[in-house]
Formats: sequence, C-alpha cells, structure tokens
Amino acid sequence: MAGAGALLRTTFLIAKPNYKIPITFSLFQSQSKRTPHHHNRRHYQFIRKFSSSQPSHRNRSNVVDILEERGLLESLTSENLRSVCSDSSLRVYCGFDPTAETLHLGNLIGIIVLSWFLRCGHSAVVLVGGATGRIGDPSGKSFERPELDIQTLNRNIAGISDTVLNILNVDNGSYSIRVLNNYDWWKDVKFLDFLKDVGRFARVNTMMAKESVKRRLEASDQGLSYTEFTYQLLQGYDFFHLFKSENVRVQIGGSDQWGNITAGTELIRKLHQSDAAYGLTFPLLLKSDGTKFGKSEDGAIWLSPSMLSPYKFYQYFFSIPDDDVVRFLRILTFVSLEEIGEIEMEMKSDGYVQNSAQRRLAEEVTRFVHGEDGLAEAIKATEALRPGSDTRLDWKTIEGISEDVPWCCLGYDEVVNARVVDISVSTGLIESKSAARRLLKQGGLYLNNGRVDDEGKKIDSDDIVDGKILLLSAGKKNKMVVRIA
Ligand SMILES: Nc1ncnc2c1ncn2[C@@H]1O[C@H](COP(=O)(O)OP(=O)(O)OP(=O)(O)O)[C@@H](O)[C@H]1O
Ligand SMILES: N[C@@H](Cc1ccc(O)cc1)C(=O)O
Repeated sequence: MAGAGALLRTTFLIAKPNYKIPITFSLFQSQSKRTPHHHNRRHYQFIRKFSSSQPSHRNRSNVVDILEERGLLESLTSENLRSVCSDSSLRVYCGFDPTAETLHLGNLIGIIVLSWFLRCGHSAVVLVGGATGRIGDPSGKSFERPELDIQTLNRNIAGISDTVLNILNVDNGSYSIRVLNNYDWWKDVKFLDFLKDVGRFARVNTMMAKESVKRRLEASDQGLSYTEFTYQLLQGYDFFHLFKSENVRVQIGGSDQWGNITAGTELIRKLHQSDAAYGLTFPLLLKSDGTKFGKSEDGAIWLSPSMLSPYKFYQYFFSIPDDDVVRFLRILTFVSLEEIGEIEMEMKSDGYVQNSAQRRLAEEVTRFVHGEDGLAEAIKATEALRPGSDTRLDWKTIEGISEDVPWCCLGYDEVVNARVVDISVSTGLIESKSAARRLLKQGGLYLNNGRVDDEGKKIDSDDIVDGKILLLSAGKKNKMVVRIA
C-alpha cells in the first residue's frame, strides 16, 4: 500500500452509525421490470433486508464511518470524503475484469461496499473491464496473465454483469446502479491521441513507484511487459472518463487496487484540474493460510449458482471457524453491529448452541447472494442430507449437490443386492472394507440419510431414491452420489 494511503488510515473512534436506506424507492421501482417470479423473490428479499437487519434513523448516514466500523476501510485518498459523502449524494464505481465466468467471495467485498453506498443514498456504477480484461492487471500477480479469446471475454462479461445485478437486486439502467463496459469507450480511443492527450500527463517515475510495478521488477527477472505497465493508465483513464461523463466521484477497490485508483485521481487532477475525485480501498479478504480469495486461485467460492450451488455456498459459511465468524458477520453481512455484539456475547456463554453464529452468517450471506429461494434451497438440502435426518430424500435434492460431491454411475444390477460395505469401497468413498466395517461399528456409515447398523445390509430396490439415485455417507462430511444407469 502506498504511503499516502497508510497515513490516512484511521482508528475506530466513530460513534454508532445511524443507517438509513433512501434508495428503497428506486430499487422497488426497478423491480417492476422483472418477471413476476423474480419480482416476488427479490421484493421479499428487500423488505427483509431493509426491515430486519437495518436500524433506520437519521437522514444520510456516513458511509465511510460505517465501512470503517465494520472493518471495510483500508485507505482513503482524502479524509474530505467523509464530509463530502454526508453532504451530497455521490456516484461510486468498482471495476471487475472479466477473467472468469462469474465473481467470487473476494469480489463480494466490493459488492458489499457498493451496497453500503446505495443504502446510504448514493448511486453506483459497476464497470466490467471488456478493455482492461484484454490487457491484464499486474497488481498482485507474479506473471503476465494468459490472453483470453473474445468469445470467452464476452461470456465472462455477461456472467459478471448478471451476477452483480442479481445480487444488488436492480435492473441495469435504473438510476441507482448501472453496469458499464469500458470497451465501449476504449474501442474509439486512438493510440496517438492517447499518448498526446493522456500519456503526456502520466509521469514514468510515478508509474514505476506503484506497488504492482515495483514488486514485479524486484521479484522476477522478466519484469513486466509494456502492456502490463500501461494497465494503471487504462484504469486511471476509466476514472477520468466516468468522472467526466457519468459524474462518478469515487472509485472503490481492494487494497491491491490502490496504485490504479490513485492513477485515476492524479489524472483527474491534471486533466480536469479537479480535486473532487476520491479513492477508497478495503482490506483483502484472506483465507486462513494468508492468501487472498481470488478467482484464479484454487477452490474459489463462486457467487453464481451455476458454478457453486447455494447449498455448497451455505455450507462454506456454516463451517467457518469460531475465531473468524464474528469478523465475517461484520464484513459480509448487514446485521447491525449491536446484534453482532450480542452474538459474540452468546458465543462465550454456557448455553451457547454450537454453530449458531455460523448458521446466522450462512443465512445472511446466502440470502444476499442467492436470494430467498436460494437460501431455502440450501437449508432444505442441508437438512435432508444431514446423516440421521428424518427428512425423506428426493432425487432432486441429491442431484442438487451432485456437482459438489464426488459421484459415480453404476448399473441397476451392480447395485441391487450388493452389500453397502462393498459398494462404499468399490465407489471409492472408503478406502478398504476393514475401514468401512470399523466406521459402521462406530455408527458413521449411512445409506441415503439412514444409519447402516448391519454389516450384511444389502441394497434393495426401495433404497434407490425415486428409482434414480443413492447417497452414501461416511461420517458427516464425506459423501458419494451413486447414479443408477
Ligand atoms: N480476496 C479479496 N478481498 C477483497 N477484495 C478482493 C479480493 N479479491 C479481489 N478483490 C477485489 O475485487 C475487484 C476485482 O478484482 P479482480 O478482478 O482482479 O479479482 P481477482 O480475483 O483478484 O482476479 P484475478 O485472480 O484474476 O486477479 C478488485 O477491487 C479487487 O481488489
Ligand atoms: N483492475 C481491476 C479491475 C478494474 C478494471 C478497470 C477499472 O476502471 C477499474 C477496475 C482488477 O483487476 O481488479
């Protein structure tokens, strides 16, 4: 993080914020353009979000103070943003490059910060980097990214736009939020004009001092390409363009974006002689091993149901360790800080029911990302798939998780009359028959969600759920879906 940003980092001295959600009206207006089904789901979600999780008081809450209190503020380009955002309605933007089909948990922080701006009466632009995605941001990357073909880029642009609009509950074009693609203005910019009009104002020594450039020059013999070096100017110019044409006053991003964001405020100062543009960064959400949640890292927590089912998404939050759950509630939900404080106290009390805080976290985040229907689907699957549950399993519920757990296909004759112990080994769920027998004795082997007590238990045709599928579980976590061919 650049020195200026670190200097402006402030301590948590702010009084309790008063939350007001003046955008309710515009969001409800835009709902009417949706299909009735979608409308109902989201309408309900908004009523719930705005009524249960949000205390509403004063006219315009200070979004910067709220972000700071919740651990969502890393740096500001100027402290003046605090007073400016209380006095007027600002337009804020956050950019995402289309390097994957959808967004992931790390990117959700930007969406949450945008949502806080919306809840405090500001408006937002989500920028999808159709142009910058062709170049590749070197920030935080040790190597130049592989180039993406146009088809992939376009598919990713559509996927990311859908994800953001679904989560934020608005139609593209409503005045409170718009999705723009920076290729729309970059496609007309000519190289010579760019060098003449913009490049002249960008100082190479300042560009070299950016963290993303310094790190690459220090850490690898190959350094970075001229194309990657130029990336900061592209993002800087985006901010300048949006400032001029869309009255965007604030750019937000993760702390790795500091150099690119300040490239924008510097350009605006030089080209427009204006100090009215601000940058705000939030801390990166890190995994327990200290690496950031990212789309190009392994095991991403995707925000689109086609890439990760609401069930699996919910399970992820349900399994967050106790040490992290309060921080996650603060960062990833809109539950009031008072209520989070109460949850924290409860966790320390004798009567605390294990995982209650995780359950609340999982519910809130799943509802925000997947809507009320997605949450209902996740809870239903969680209950039905719990070993020992009384809920009757149906094949749809099992199919719903088959993307998320190992599965195999077996013929009807291979399954009927086979012993559960044998099948759990031949499908690869358990490594040996002796391990399977041991687990059975400990009460940890399940067929569908019923415990198997008898070593000789054979599968009969009634065990095959809806004639199509079986679920084997070894303990609470390891499952195998068997599809009957
Ligand atoms: N783990 C994270 N925590 C908070 N913000 C994040 C995290 N990962 C990415 N972001 C933010 O999301 C925005 C878009 O980032 P970007 O498109 O580079 O995602 P990414 O996952 O880092 O992609 P890639 O892995 O391809 O670099 C940026 O503002 C970035 O700072
Ligand atoms: N550089 C950002 C994405 C972005 C692209 C263009 C912008 O104008 C803003 C942000 C990232 O990779 O995370």
